Amino acid sequence: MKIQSAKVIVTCPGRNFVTLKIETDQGVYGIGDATLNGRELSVASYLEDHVIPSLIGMDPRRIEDIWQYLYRGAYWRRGPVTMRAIAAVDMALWDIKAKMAGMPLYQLLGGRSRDGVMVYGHANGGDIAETVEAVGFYVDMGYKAIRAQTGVPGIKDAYGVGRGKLYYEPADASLPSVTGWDTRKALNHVPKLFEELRKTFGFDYHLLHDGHHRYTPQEAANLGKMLEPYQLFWLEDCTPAENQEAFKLVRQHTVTPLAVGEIFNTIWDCKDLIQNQLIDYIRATVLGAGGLTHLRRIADFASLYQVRTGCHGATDLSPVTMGCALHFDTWVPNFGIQEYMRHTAETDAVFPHDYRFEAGLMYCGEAPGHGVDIDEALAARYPYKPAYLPVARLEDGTMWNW
Ligand SMILES: O=C(O)[C@@H](O)[C@H](O)[C@H](O)CO
Ligand SMILES: [Mg+2]
Repeated sequence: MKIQSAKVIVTCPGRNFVTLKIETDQGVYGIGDATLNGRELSVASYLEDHVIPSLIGMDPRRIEDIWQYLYRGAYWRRGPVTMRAIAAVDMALWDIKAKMAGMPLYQLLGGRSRDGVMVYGHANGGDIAETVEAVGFYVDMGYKAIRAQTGVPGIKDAYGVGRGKLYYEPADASLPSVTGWDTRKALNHVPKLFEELRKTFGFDYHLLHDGHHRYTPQEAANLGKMLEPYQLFWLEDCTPAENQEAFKLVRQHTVTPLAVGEIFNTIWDCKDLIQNQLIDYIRATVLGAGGLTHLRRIADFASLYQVRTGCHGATDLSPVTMGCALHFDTWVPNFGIQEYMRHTAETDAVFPHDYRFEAGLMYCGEAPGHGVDIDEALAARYPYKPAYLPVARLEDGTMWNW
């Protein structure tokens, strides 16, 4: 069996998505996600110019060997562009193997550990009242876990707090927009949101919060401590994690559970955090961290230290990643939670899939493979548009951590 051809499809049915399709000489094909928000075309080039030529003629069943070939063979290890390109190939190869076996992907990974996987949605608001309303909206839809973010008085256009929107709408722009930030104002305000949410909805729902890497370790420790009465499921990215040791300070001061890892590429980014038990949830995902082959290694390592998974699932990952993540979550023994931001109807149409949401849980399908395809004719109707995540600047113009 041989890889006969492979191609990259770039489409923008709401957000930009980069998709890899690998075709074999036996008519079976596999699909992988290669999207890197704001740097999409660099991964497309990495695949088209450097990876695809080396894949032609290889045996697609040798998933592990191809992973090692792309990772070690490049000489330049790690990094978001390289690891997303590898992830795309890996997803497509697992898709091919599962289709050939006539099995849904989770069966190949080791079979079912649970019926459905708990997901959390994003409730955003310009102020506390709006966020409370948005949380209510998710409660009504049946969610058991909700991430809550609110605008902060005095901070201009804080990130990710657009008025109770179900879908994230990126600005269509050739340059990133500028948002504001002020740590003191945020620290004074965020605990009030959770006080209000617990008063309104009680303690039967899981509440989560994302700090978007914006606090120093000392400030993050302070926030975690102030949030303790509200019993969060987790506080995410409370401080930048390039220096994994920084989490020791946070950990010493608060029992609020900590989650990190949506921007991690490999096990090396989370090794110290996991083995020193400085976090409770690892957010590495199939796309970000080199595919199922590598994510499985991270999860197994994490299980030794009681760290659970919490895969990234924002809408800048395509439904292909969501499909793979749901098969992974269905199998992985140390599952914690799965993020689920809803894609637009246009995106769902471009990527036909068999996963579904019901009563706060998601279910992967039983079709052979990972269950997500791409409608190439429809994809061609939505050409790439430059779009970026915003940057954050302080009132005096200083660039802030993102
Ligand atoms: O936890 C989240 O879903 C966010 O941090 C997003 O991943 C980020 O805005 C990039 O899309
Ligand atoms: Mg996040």
